[in-house]
Amino acid sequence: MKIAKVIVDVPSNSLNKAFDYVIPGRFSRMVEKGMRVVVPFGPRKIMGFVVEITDESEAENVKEIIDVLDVAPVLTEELLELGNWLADRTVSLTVTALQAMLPQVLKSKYKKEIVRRTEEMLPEPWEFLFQGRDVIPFEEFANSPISYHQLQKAVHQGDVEISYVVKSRITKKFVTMVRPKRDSIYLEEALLDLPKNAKKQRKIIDYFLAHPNPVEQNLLCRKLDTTASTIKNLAEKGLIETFRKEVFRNPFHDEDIERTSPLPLTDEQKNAFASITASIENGKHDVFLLHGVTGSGKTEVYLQAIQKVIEKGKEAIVLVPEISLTPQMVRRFKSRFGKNVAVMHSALSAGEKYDEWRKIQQKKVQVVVGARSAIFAPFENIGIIIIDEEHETSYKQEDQPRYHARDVAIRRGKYHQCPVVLGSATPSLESYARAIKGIYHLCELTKRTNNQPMPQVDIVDMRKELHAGNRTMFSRNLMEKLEDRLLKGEQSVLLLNRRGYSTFVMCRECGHVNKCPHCDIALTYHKKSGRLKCHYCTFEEFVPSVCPSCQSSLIRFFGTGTERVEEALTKLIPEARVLRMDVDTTRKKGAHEKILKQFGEGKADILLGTQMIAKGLDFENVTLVGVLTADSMLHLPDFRSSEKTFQLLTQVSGRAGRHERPGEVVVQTYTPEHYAVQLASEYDFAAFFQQEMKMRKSFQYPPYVYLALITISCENRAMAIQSAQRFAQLLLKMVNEKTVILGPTPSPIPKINDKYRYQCIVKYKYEPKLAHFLRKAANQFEEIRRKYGLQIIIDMEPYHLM
Ligand SMILES: Nc1ncnc2c1ncn2[C@@H]1O[C@H](COP(=O)(O)OP(=O)(O)OP(=O)(O)O)[C@@H](O)[C@H]1O
Ligand SMILES: [Zn+2]
Ligand SMILES: [Zn+2]
Repeated sequence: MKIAKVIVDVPSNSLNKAFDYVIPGRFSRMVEKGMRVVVPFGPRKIMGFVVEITDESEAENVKEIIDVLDVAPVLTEELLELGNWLADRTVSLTVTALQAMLPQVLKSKYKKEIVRRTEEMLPEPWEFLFQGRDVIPFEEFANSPISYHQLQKAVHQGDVEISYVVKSRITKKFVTMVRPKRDSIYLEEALLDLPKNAKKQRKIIDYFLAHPNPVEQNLLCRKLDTTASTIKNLAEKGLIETFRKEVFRNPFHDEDIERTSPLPLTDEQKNAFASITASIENGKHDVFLLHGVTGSGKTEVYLQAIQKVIEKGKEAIVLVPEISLTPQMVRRFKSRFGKNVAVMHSALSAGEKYDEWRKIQQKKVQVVVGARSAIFAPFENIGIIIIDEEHETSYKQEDQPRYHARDVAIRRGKYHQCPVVLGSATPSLESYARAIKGIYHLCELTKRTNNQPMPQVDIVDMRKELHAGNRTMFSRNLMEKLEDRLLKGEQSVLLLNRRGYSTFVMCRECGHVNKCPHCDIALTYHKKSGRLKCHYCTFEEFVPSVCPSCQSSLIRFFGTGTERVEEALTKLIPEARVLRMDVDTTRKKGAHEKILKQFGEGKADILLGTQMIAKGLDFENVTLVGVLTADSMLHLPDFRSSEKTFQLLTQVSGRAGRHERPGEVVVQTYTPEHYAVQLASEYDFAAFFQQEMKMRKSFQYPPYVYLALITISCENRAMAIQSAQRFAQLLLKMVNEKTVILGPTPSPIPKINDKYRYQCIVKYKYEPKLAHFLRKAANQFEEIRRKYGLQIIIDMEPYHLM
């Protein structure tokens, strides 16, 4: 008897282990490790992953597998093992970790149903509900007058049963193909037998005599100006036949991408390339930090290293941040490696993502370029892993499992004995510190490939502008330069950093700010609806006409949105053609691409946008970059705010002067003396690193220590506080004496969705079993969780202390 050990999809800490199931005879040859199966679990049918197959089981009453969902494993041995590691490290459920590695369509979806269990007459309302059927969708019950209590009773008496049907969401796309059924001699004869007036049928036979390969039916119809029914006629005569073929969707329209060849490398590039290649050749796991100024040709180094890997018959994973996964970036990889590239990012539909994933699984490609989750690409012979813009916080997943792609990359790099390359113009302090210590190999690219100097940065003190009587959001310096570019026919990029900003409503008389009654954060004004909305829950209200606190009618909107900047800009320079790129204008699929394409084609003079324009853009005609408010990020309650400001200013400055003409940058700020602003304007990463490390040391922040954030939330406030206190006490007993536990304190957002939130922060230098301790402590609260809906969120090395 064969037994499968299955990790089941139930969201419970106490069930976070593999369960035994018998593999029934009819499935005996089908079930393999890494496949998804459907198994009975209590009264339910649920999805699970087979993680092991053995010959015996110690459990009693072992049930049988009901169904097998895959024909080939969806998770490799390596990924199964990685899932365990990931779950341990992030304190999450194994099943959650395994699901994180798969495309959306392969994640289970259940249909909840109510099944009739007895032939006997049921109470009236039930009979009315079933209306002669044996199974009804759960929603029908929910909309009926039968109460939940009655349902419980009926289940208890064995009258009905609740079942969960796993719905497989796999959608494959098929096309109809046509091919000749007989050889050409036969076809030629048949041609003679066809009636004279069967012109269309003749055309088709002629076509296949010239091109005997299968062709897509639609294409054939278009080419020969014929129809499906003509094809059907010929098929009935036995001359040709149609068949269905599975196709991969091609959302990139990449048939027309021109191929590029490797560029001769600069000396600096050569050095970096040589070190990385040595590691590839020797099959050695090294981590490289490729620190190169913007425009120094990091991407070219990646491309040539990947070329080496492909030549060795191995595979490459390239991670780029979601927002820089622009068509420009994708194009650079496709134009070098053609169809050998799969692309994975969130703008693709679920079906498209699944297709790209299968190209990897079926070994149809050797390169994947994608956002964070592409790190789980099911390659089995990886030769290099590259993380571009390694400092980007989007590499950390903010949801279970809360992993960092960099850690996963290094883990996989060790397994495959291949190099991991971290690239950035502004490395994270964590990575740079490791490079300086010699844990990573540091490769530096200090010059731009065009040998142009870095763009000159002017810092403008906006306080002085105000004193000089300029009340607009554009300094005189910036206006002059914008107008100058307009005259010369050159382009400008304007960054409005909205992170930390919102359009909120404040009373000028008493300073009252309208806040969400459920979440305790300022409501955001939405111009279109004229309403105030909460960004954490669904609460919204009309803008009050008088202040709720002092009855004054002097209510004002604060903060600046891109829309208002655009309005102001077009008033000041009416002749400028402005393109706006922010969450509002890019919501539609493909909108992002369209705006960039328009800008690239010179259809606008100014591109105005949020963070999403700061990265990866490479436009020949851009010679001016303006930053409207450098400060907005500087004053966030976050120990990384200086680092983030430095990174953003450096990145956006790097968009100017990337080609022949030199670039200029204007940075507007209310705190021109701040070291992050100053040093970014001098492109002095090393000095910034020194200064910032001093701060981190004196306040004991990463990378000098590690952090773990525990957030405990509950509708019952007392229960939340008590639990947080108890959690801290439990933990304190387990950790070593050097480890510090801060809190519990109310979270920076003390209430979300009517749940009170408290947090503890663990600061530690060496605590190898911390994840285990945290899980152990959290497990003590299972009962309170069930009774009061208490929630405990554990975030190892968090990016947001919210
Ligand atoms: N060896 C080379 N010779 C000539 N041109 C090069 C070379 N390497 C790269 N380039 C070109 O220089 C420009 C900048 O290179 P690339 O985009 O690779 O830099 P990067 O460091 O990745 O930039 P960023 O970090 O700013 O996105 C590109 O237009 C690229 O085609
Ligand atoms: Zn007021
Ligand atoms: Zn709210």
